Amino acid sequence: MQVLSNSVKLARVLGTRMILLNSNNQFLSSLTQFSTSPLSSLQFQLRTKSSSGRHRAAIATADVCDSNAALLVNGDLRALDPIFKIYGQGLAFSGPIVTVKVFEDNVLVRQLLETEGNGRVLVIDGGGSTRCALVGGNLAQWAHDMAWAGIIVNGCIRDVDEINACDIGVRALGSNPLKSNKKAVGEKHVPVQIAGTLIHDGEWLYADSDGILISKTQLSV
Ligand SMILES: O=C([O-])CC(=O)C(=O)O
Ligand SMILES: [Mg+2]
Repeated sequence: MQVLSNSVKLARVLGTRMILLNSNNQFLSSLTQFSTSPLSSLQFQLRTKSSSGRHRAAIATADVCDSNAALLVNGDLRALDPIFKIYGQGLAFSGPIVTVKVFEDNVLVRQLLETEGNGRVLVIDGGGSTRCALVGGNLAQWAHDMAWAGIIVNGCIRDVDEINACDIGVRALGSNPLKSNKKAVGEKHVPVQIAGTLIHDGEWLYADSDGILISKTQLSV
């Protein structure tokens, strides 16, 4: 970790990105390098600003795995199968999980994203259906504005360009321009089985460019 000033530290370089932390190791912003010359705070362009309450992963999933081998063995820490594509500006995020189980219907998803996120991550089990989109640009913007840390979709999204411009972390199986049903069928806060892993409401999720981890408890490295 590199100290840039009394109050700002450079926490981690993710390809051409880095994360700035304050003196309490809390997320300040992520920055994108616009020069190929060696690292300098002046060579990074301010890219995003966090909303209060949103957690961003300042710890890498690989480091979490290396530091918590026993939890991997006993199943309290699990890695999702690598079936998700990365969308949105939030390349790394973490937070307590809220689950919702739906099938080709996104009314419950909208209901949840219109409530305060407080840095939580919405895990949507769409049954793996790729026949329509459960999240689009409007819902992603709601999620951002309501301070959700990220959205995992076991299903599809749409409005990909809008979502990629939004400061929110989104993972999904792919995209489909078709909208979903609006019948409000589904269940909130139930256990869901996604990407080979059983996930419970209230567990913790850590996502970055390497993958997605589910943990029974909040972790550090
Ligand atoms: O309306 C929907 O079903 C999803 C959508 O396009 C959006 O959130 O913008
Ligand atoms: Mg839309």
